[in-house]
Amino acid sequence: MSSLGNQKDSSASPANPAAEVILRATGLAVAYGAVEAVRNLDLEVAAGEIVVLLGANGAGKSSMLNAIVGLSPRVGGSITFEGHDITRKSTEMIVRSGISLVPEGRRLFSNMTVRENLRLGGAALGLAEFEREFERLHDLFPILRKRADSQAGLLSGGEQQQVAIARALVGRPRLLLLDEPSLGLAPIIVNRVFEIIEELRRRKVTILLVEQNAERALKIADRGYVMSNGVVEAAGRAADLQTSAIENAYLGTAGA
Ligand SMILES: Nc1ncnc2c1ncn2[C@@H]1O[C@H](COP(=O)(O)OP(=O)(O)OP(=O)(O)O)[C@@H](O)[C@H]1O
Repeated sequence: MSSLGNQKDSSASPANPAAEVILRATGLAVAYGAVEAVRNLDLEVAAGEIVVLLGANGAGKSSMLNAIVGLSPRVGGSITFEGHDITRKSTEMIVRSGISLVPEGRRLFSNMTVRENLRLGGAALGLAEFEREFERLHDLFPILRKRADSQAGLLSGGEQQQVAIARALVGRPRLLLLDEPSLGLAPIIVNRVFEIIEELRRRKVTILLVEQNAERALKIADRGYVMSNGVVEAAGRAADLQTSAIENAYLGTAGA
């Protein structure tokens, strides 16, 4: 474990100590049968922060994000959101409580239109309220105006990613979970995705981001956690996270 590896260090606490911790995972464990994907994981996200979860393929990052919204099997530990225990709540209840996930690979309904996809994200809203929220997202995602009635499956990868993020935002979540939003996109489109994340930060959306592009992600994040083989190997402020700790985790040599 690196010198930054003790996640109970002050370095792993929210960058602004005055900010309220809204998400707290304690000793979280996720397993698929005999496969332990996440072990004894402690993680905090404070209001207004961007926190990034880094690590190689298979480190357990998606399992962690999915566990927060009840989509992967939590076998130990607890998760609280805004002080409420959500460990055993259904995904529907968790989403209604204010957490939205943009899953890896977008998962849009490709035969449905862009507007219909967003309507699903805002299913809890009345129609008039949905229309207001849909409009409100147009300045950040002009594609919504231009392609509202197009089939989502006909859009480019970058456009689909924007629709997926907009779908997660339409219900005005207080915590947004983003799973590898830049995956498979051309570099210029990746830039646009990171610009959107920066704009969301200015709008005070709290974000927990899983990203392969560590260098890029650490530039916009306040803090980071580096996972390897289901555990946190290093944690701290983004500016302090040592490249060596990250490189080790990606090469699978962390803790060696
Ligand atoms: N549905 C599943 N059934 C069985 N094992 C799974 C399942 N999903 C993930 N795993 C296993 O759990 C471990 C962690 O996978 P996870 O997808 O969470 O990692 P990751 O860090 O998000 O990697 P990637 O970047 O490839 O998505 C891996 O060993 C993976 O094979």
